[in-house]
Amino acid sequence: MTNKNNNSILDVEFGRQKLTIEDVVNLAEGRAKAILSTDPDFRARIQKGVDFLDRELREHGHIYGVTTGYGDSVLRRVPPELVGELPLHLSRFHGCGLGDELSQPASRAVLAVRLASLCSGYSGVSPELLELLTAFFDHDITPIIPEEGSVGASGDLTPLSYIAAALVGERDVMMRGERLSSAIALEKAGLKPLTLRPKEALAIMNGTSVMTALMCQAFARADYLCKLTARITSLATLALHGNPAHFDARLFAAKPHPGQAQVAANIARDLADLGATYQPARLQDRYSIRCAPHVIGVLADMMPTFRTTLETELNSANDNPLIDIDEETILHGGHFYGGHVAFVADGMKTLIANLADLMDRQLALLVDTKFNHGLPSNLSGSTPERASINHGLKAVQIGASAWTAEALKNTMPASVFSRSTECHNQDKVSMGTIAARDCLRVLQLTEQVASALLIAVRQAIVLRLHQGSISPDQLGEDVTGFLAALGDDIAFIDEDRPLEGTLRTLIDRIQARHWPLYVTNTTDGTAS
Ligand SMILES: N[C@@H](Cc1ccc(O)cc1)C(=O)O
Repeated sequence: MTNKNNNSILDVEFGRQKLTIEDVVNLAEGRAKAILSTDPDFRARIQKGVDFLDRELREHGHIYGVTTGYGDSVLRRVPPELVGELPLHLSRFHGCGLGDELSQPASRAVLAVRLASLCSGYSGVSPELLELLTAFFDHDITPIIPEEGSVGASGDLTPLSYIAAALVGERDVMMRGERLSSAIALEKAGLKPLTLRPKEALAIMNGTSVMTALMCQAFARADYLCKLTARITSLATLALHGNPAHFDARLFAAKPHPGQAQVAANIARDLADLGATYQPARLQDRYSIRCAPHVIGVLADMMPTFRTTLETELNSANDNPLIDIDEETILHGGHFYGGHVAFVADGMKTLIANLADLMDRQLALLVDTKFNHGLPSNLSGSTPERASINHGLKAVQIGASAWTAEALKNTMPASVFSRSTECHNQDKVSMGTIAARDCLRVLQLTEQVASALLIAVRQAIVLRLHQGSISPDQLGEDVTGFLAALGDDIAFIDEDRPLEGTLRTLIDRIQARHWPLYVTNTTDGTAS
């Protein structure tokens, strides 16, 4: 649904079409502008929800979360003179988030995902609320949201309460890089704080938008890491004098998982220039090379399913109760339950950690003279006279093992750790937000492992070129271009030096999806 506007910034129009993961990521990263649809049908639908709720309240006077307490307090009746104060109480008593604060891009992603859900027209919120949320994007206002305290059913109540608070001018926000009280930020932007109507705090908070937003960001990182691990495997194969026949299309036609076959095809293309006279060191390479498509391919094959599930959640009404304006009824259910997102997060983190493990094994082969077929110990590029004091990538490899171990440890599924809570009203919950946070942590650790590998494979191939055991014309155009780009950030290691700065630069590059990788998307088969 993203369109280019005149300034070639992307427009994401809420209320007209379905959002994609890319829309959320573009908004999060400041590459897109949020627009609230002016389509009269959409506006009429939203207004109808508000009018219906008002009428219900006037005529029947009894609506869950409007004239009752919340959750297990449903049996408590709220008298008419206190109904107006109830929403503010909901946002305030949930102001108990702890832990690190979400980054500004993550907070923007949460805003986008909640806005998408509210625009589905089932929440009974006012057009003014949707307009103020949209205006947050225009004025670069992001609520400060602590990331801990959600059980992921009843949605992300506590973290989302920080959006409700920001809309009414309470708690803190970031505005153009400055931390301000929300009241001051709104004033500076010329915006009026919202007075929450009945049900509006519940509508903002009662949903899966934090976990879904985090998983949209995770999806983009996983997609890139999937391709990067394939490219790293190609370079490791070249460096180890591996056998390109392991990636033969005929093999993969015989076990035709499409994502796996695409990964193999990409690696095969990277190795296509080795030439007919090339002699691999072994007939069959160790599994971290030979089975790389089978490891990376599981992620590649699952990504389309992850996308479908996340985009369904993203475009859903994940609130309670839902206002059905066509039938003029109130539907009571449990759509704030984040089970689908929880499972995507738990599944994705396992597959990503497997990439860390694969790369860690490749690095172990590269640095070890027992396995690397003629490369120097720890890939040090020192002269023979100075080899006794040079240790090359020894510590980087130890670091990669530590990051891998931590990534693997974080694969414990969160979705099976349901706790009965809230006086046993929320007696089965998804833990989706914890799963999503784990997934992001595993991604971070795996990106760290990938950055170590990038140093190693580049160093190893430069050493091979120096040795003359591989020639530039055997590398092919894409690989040569990629190695040249790496050379901008990674200097050849002849004498030992601290590599933290290089590792950090490479992690930034990975997270910015800096290098174009493969024309065909390995994860959904579409051109990227
Ligand atoms: N999610 C609950 C509402 C709720 C809101 C806040 C709470 O603290 C607890 C429960 C429901 O829709 O049934």
